[in-house]
Amino acid sequence: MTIRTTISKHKSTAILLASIIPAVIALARFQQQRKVQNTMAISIHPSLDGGITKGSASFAGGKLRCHCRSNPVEVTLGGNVLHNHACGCSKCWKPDGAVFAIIAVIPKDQVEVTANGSKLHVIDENTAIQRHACKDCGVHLFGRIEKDHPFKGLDFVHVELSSEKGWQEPQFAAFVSSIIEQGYDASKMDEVRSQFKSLGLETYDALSPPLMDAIAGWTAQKHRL
Ligand SMILES: N[C@@H](CCC(=O)N[C@@H](CS)C(=O)NCC(=O)O)C(=O)O
Ligand SMILES: [Zn+2]
Ligand SMILES: [Zn+2]
Repeated sequence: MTIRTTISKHKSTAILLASIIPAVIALARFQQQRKVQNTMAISIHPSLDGGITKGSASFAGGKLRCHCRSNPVEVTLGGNVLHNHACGCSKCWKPDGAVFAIIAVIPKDQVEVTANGSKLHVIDENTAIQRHACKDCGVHLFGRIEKDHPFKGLDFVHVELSSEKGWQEPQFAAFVSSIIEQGYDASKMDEVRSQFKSLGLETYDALSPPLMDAIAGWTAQKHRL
């Protein structure tokens, strides 16, 4: 190999590096920027912040447990849940730091308290949904409707209290504007709604249209009696 060909080889390597290095730097900057944008995203709820995990159609139910380290309250659900959704209302239980609750329904005959039920109490007797919470850790194990109501017969549960996988994934976001009543900055509502949209979830300021229709249909029928 002559000195000339060696120099020319080094030259072409230098030219190649000179063209690649700016591209590598640009890619690193882009990734860093994306990371910053991601960390700036609003934390809606721990089970939604990393994206949605789809449930399984064949899932047959499982156990919910409160947050107590010893003697947790245990509730066994005999099937998968329905209408799982994010709820921004002030009444539904949320884990620490979450802006929304994740709540679903299941027929009450598929709900059984299987351990430490003596730790449960109803947090507010005046609401339609009687929320049964653990006296020690405050977690809501199930909500039950005792009065005449369109959803009587369905219990309200939080599947994040289960370690099993396969529960129906959240389908929509309800009572979104209600987070403002709890002190959420109203100027950030567009961001909150866009974040749900980016997860593929519609947002509503009450329940979803099919559930609102079911409530209205029930009311219409009641008035006809
Ligand atoms: N803006 C109110 C809305 C409360 C509300 O109506 N929550 C809905 C969704 S969970 C409901 O059906 N509540 C009945 C109940 O709590 O018994 C709040 O945030 O407190
Ligand atoms: Zn507890
Ligand atoms: Zn709620």
